[in-house]
Amino acid sequence: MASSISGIHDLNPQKLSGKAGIQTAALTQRQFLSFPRKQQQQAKVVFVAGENDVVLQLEKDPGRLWSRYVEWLYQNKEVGLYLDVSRVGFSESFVGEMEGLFEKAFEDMENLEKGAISNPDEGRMVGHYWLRNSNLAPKPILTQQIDDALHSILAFANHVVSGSIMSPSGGRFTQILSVGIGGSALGPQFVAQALAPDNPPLKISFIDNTDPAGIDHQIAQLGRELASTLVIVISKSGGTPETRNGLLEVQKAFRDAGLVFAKQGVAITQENSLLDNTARIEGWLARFPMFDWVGGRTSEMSAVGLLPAALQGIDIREMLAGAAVMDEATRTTEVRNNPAALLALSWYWASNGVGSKDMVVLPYKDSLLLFSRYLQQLVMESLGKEFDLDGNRVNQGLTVYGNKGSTDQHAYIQQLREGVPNFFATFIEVLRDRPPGHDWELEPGVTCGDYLFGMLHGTRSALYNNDRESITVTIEEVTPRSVGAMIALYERAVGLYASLVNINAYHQPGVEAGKKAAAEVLALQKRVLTVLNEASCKEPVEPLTLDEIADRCHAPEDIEMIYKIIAHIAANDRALIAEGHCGSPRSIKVYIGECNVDALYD
Ligand SMILES: O=P(O)(O)OC[C@H]1O[C@](O)(CO)[C@@H](O)[C@@H]1O
Repeated sequence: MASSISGIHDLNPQKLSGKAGIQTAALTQRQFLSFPRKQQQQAKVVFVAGENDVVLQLEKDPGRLWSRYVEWLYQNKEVGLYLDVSRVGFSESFVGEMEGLFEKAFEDMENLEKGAISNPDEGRMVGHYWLRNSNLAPKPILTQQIDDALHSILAFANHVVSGSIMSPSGGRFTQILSVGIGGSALGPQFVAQALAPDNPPLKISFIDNTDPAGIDHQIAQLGRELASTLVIVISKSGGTPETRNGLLEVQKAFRDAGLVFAKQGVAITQENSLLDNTARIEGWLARFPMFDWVGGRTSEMSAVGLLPAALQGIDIREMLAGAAVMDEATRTTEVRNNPAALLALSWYWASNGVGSKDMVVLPYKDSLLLFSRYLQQLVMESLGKEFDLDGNRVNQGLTVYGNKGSTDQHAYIQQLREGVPNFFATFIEVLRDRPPGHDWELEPGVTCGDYLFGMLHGTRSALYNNDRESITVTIEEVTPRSVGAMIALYERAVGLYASLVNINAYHQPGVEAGKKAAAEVLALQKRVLTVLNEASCKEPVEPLTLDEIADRCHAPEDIEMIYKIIAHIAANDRALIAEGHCGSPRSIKVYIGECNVDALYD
């Protein structure tokens, strides 16, 4: 565990043998004190072995740091990606200690790719890697399904973009409205922002919540173009409430505008799900499959991500190719040569394998803004688990947040540099500033992009000089290939890390608790309305206190929730009337203006 340098003053001169690596030296107090003062200040105690021994990091020495940079730098020429972990302070001995765990992680990954039930709780295979190389799928039928799906995605997108599939009004489709949440939204949102051309054949917008005002806003923005909007409803399960609500709201907007939704609706979901059956029975324009063995958060290279991308004119074959190259590169069992393993190693080191530090993701490129949000689900839904695979309570996880640089330098980087040292950073650097031929010098010898570059490296150094570790992922350009590769890189890193800490990365039992509680709130609301309706239909009307409502609902323990339900309904111009002061709940008496609410709420 890292501690401050002031913690070594009582150490006796005694050398640790075999612990010194290039960046890490075993020293005695005397040896340490013989270093120049500046170096003493910069050094960090990273390991205290007993009360007499101490291992210090000396990586602030520029020569050693450069050696470390060169020694650990990973490059993938095929996708133009570099990974620098030199600013993470793991020692050689730590890498050695991790060997056994990595052997196991590589074995787990190999089995996963061969079709093992790697998601034991749900009894599922985990096959997102097959999506970019269908020959790896463990059964020919799966290879066939992947190839067929890709073929139909490309064909449909071509037809829509070329105008051979037209909107019912006779013109081309001009807009996509994507309805989905979580893994059924975050990948498409990230990729759209990263890769869609300035004037795509179809522009995309998203409904990714059950917020009525947010939905209204998206529909209002489409305006008359609703008639030329392709609505893609994405849900693996086909039963997610937020997505269902989004669909119902959009269908109502179509009815109000005199349009026939089915002629513009596309479903991406598992075969025979509620959504699939609805789309089939209602005769929607098209349906595309989501496979049981692809999880929502790793579904960007399935129809979920590929269809919207292709419709925006993004080269999806290149995305797949970039991911396939990275998949291959991350199959090697040599940690130093495997960028996903290097990430997992760095995460493990930085967070002590228990998520003790947060991962701050800072892409220095506006188009990659949503990468941190995308990674938030990929990492946190995968790694944030209460129990390990042996049933021990471990409360694992790795917190991810961040937006973009240099914007964030003017927001929270003050705290990162000087405040609580509870994080490590990941810089995403893009070498190409602009398409060729557009650059100019806004002051002699300096472009706008040089500033962005300077800001990134300045922040990286400033953090490091204050003992804040960082990883830097560099890509040459933001292209379908490099974006595909980055997605694949992080998918694999998460999978390997999950094995290192012995958890199931592919289920999400914790999400169910929130969904169940939400369903209970809605069930309670129905009971409250029934009770109020009965009282309000009496002659004369019988206004009820909160206690009386809770009592008649047989739910005295839920009185606070009943108060919130009533306050919410009353705030929304519904038939319910609450008299008294909302600030003093006991004063409230409630009744319903008209006693015909049964029909409305049953
Ligand atoms: O695609 P679906 O089934 O609508 O699920 C959406 C999201 O909801 C979650 O299941 C969490 O509730 C995510 O894992 C998933 O990506």
